Amino acid sequence: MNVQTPAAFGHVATGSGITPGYMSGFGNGFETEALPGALPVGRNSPQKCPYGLYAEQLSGSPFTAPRTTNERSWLYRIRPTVSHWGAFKKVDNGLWRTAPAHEADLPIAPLRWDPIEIPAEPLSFIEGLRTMTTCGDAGSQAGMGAHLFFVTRSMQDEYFYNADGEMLFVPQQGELRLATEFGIIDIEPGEIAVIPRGVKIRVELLNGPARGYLCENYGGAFTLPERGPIGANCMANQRDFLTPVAAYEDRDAPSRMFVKWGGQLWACDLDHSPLDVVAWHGNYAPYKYDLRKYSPVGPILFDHADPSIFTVLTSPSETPGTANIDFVLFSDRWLVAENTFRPPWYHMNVMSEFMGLVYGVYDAKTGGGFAPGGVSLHNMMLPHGPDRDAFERASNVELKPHKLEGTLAFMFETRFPQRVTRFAAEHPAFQRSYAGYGRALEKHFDPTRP
Ligand SMILES: O=C(O)Cc1cc(O)ccc1O
Ligand SMILES: [Fe+2]
Repeated sequence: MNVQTPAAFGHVATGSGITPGYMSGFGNGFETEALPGALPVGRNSPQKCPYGLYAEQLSGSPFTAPRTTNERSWLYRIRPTVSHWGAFKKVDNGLWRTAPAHEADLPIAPLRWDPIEIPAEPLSFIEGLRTMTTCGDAGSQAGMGAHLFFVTRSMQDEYFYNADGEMLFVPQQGELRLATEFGIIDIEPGEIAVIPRGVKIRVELLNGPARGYLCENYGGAFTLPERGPIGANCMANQRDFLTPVAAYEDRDAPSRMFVKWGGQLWACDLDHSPLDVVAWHGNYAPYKYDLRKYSPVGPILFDHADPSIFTVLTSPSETPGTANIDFVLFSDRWLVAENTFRPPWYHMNVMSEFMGLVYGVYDAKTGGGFAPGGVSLHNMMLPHGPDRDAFERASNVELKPHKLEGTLAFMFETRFPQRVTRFAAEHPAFQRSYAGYGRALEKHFDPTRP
């Protein structure tokens, strides 16, 4: 395969392969070329593009979106995407579900799953995807799918793009290479990557097998939350987001192109790699982010703030402050609040909370049962909070400054109630007894002791 990655343009070829190069910033107007002079100067559509390339625009927002949300890129490619197009045939969706998907009862209960073992059989990213919950309606561009992915083999001469949503990868085990039209992204546990709607990828296993969480966002593209009075710094900083430099493949070989479109997987044959973008510019592009670079802000005297202070990325809806999805992080931080019950409070929420754990222990669930690779679902207006162990500890512990260390939990919080899939409802990893964890909480009330 002819992968063009000259060191001068951001990639370093090593003995064992390629070290990806990245550009820093969030939502920038980037420009990058894998061959000198491949980017047209001063215009998007010259009569003839350098090197005989085709110019193609990829629009992530309506043409007329306000400037702050207007997203598009210009790709200079060996063949335009329309030439990848053949007769598409329906492909079995496997265990990938798209909202609306009403295939199991929606229990009125807190739900939780043990980590699901990585299957031994060869599974590409597409074959190994298992949907846990869906909400909203992909056709209305609202809501999300929350999935687990299991990758035990690299895609080979197989490519994929998702027309139904952008994809937020949260790896939990193993390392992946996301070879994209825009360049190469490598991710490991502790990092995330976002592949915008319509961007072609090939998912490879760098160090496997791999397992992780995937949020398929049908709604507004993920962006940084407002910081309000927090000011210009802390939380997720723009400079820590990394977008790949251009890297292209000039490869003619029998290949397959998969597309998820309208909740259905489709595939067609093609005779070359569609990752053939030699240069590109614009602000619609994939990116990665190291969650360990997140600078949490929290209460430094007393009380426990709303988890929205830990928002990494938000997918806005048409209603200000009501997210289609918030991606929220619970990572290493100091707890210093005085005379305070420090873990999450008991609560009921109009939003719906899908949680995962990359590593460590989550401070609301110290009694076991929420393990790395596991999932919990606290749906709209259903009560939840610390388990008995976490409550008793946090109520009695001496309140010295205490550092939560070696922990990385996250939440996909959405305005829509989430429906579980049949796969999730019937899987042996489903914890039937979790729904009753609240009953173990003791009565401490004593009217004689204020
Ligand atoms: O329920 C959860 O564990 C997530 C969560 C954490 C927190 O600190 C406050 C509210 C909340 O929903
Ligand atoms: Fe919660």
